[in-house]
Amino acid sequence: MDDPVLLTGAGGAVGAAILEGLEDAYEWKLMFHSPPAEEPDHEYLVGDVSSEGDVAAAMDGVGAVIHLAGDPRPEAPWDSVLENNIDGTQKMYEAAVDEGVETFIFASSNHAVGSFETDERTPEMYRPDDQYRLDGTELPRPGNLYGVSKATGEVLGRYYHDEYGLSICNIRIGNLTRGHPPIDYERGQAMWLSYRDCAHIHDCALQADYEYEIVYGISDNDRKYYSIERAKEVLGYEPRDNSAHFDGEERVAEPEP
Ligand SMILES: NC(=O)C1=CN([C@@H]2O[C@H](COP(=O)(O)OP(=O)(O)OC[C@H]3O[C@@H](n4cnc5c(N)ncnc54)[C@H](O)[C@@H]3O)[C@@H](O)[C@H]2O)C=CC1
Ligand SMILES: O=C1O[C@H](COP(=O)(O)O)[C@@H](O)[C@H](O)[C@H]1O
Repeated sequence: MDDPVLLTGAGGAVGAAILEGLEDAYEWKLMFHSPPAEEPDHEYLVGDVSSEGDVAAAMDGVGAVIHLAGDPRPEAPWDSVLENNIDGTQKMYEAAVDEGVETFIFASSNHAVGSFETDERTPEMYRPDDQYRLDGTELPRPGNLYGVSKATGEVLGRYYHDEYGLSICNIRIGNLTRGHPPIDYERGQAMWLSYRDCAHIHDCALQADYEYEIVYGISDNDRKYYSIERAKEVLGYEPRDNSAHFDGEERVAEPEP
């Protein structure tokens, strides 16, 4: 990837994981919602993804996009997800087409499929011996309006791929937590995504060849109910972490080399 990579939502948690892991791997163009506390080492701008002008300025000169900006709250109200997540993502896609961007990576979410976690399946589906798996071929089944906005982002990508030929990877991110998996939270341990695996899967999505993909972004957790086979096969994803290797905050086992 010779052209700069635009990273929206650069000031957030996922943005931090990506930049910590891939700081020197790409020429970054960062988009913040409000001025960063410290001067970044990369080109950056401050703007809102629901503003056409801000988005056009952000997209200028980039060859690929990692689009993270949005309201990440599972309980976010409709007005907010409509503006920040749905309208913002559509504006990002429109500007990407105008700029001739080749690769667009969209931060989708486990909440796009949250309603597969029925009373009948839980909590068993969060446990290592349970064989239930979602693999990305299932239809979305959101359990909240935030999840609806993420499913809509995936469908917007389908349209912009089919009409305009962008390579699009939707990463249904699980639960990103720094240092160790969530504690006393089986669901969160099943969908844990470590910081280094988060950076790695985004690196893979920037490097791989694909058309339109939906993959799950989780570490290689024993408890998983999301398959990571598609991410491995299409992106070359090789996660290094596993929530089963932790006892609370302590790492008690290393992954196989
Ligand atoms: N952290 C996680 O475990 C997961 C995150 N995601 C998705 O990943 C993305 C990033 O999430 P986090 O980093 O955790 O959230 P965050 O809240 O830490 O970062 C989001 C960033 O987007 C910015 N932003 C919000 N609305 C904006 C707008 N209208 N224009 C420009 N910037 C705007 C915020 O200022 C913030 O810096 C979100 O789209 C979220 O839905 C999905 C699944 C799990
Ligand atoms: O999409 C998201 O998912 C994670 C995990 O969901 P949770 O309901 O188990 O907390 C969430 O932490 C994050 O804020 C959200 O954007």
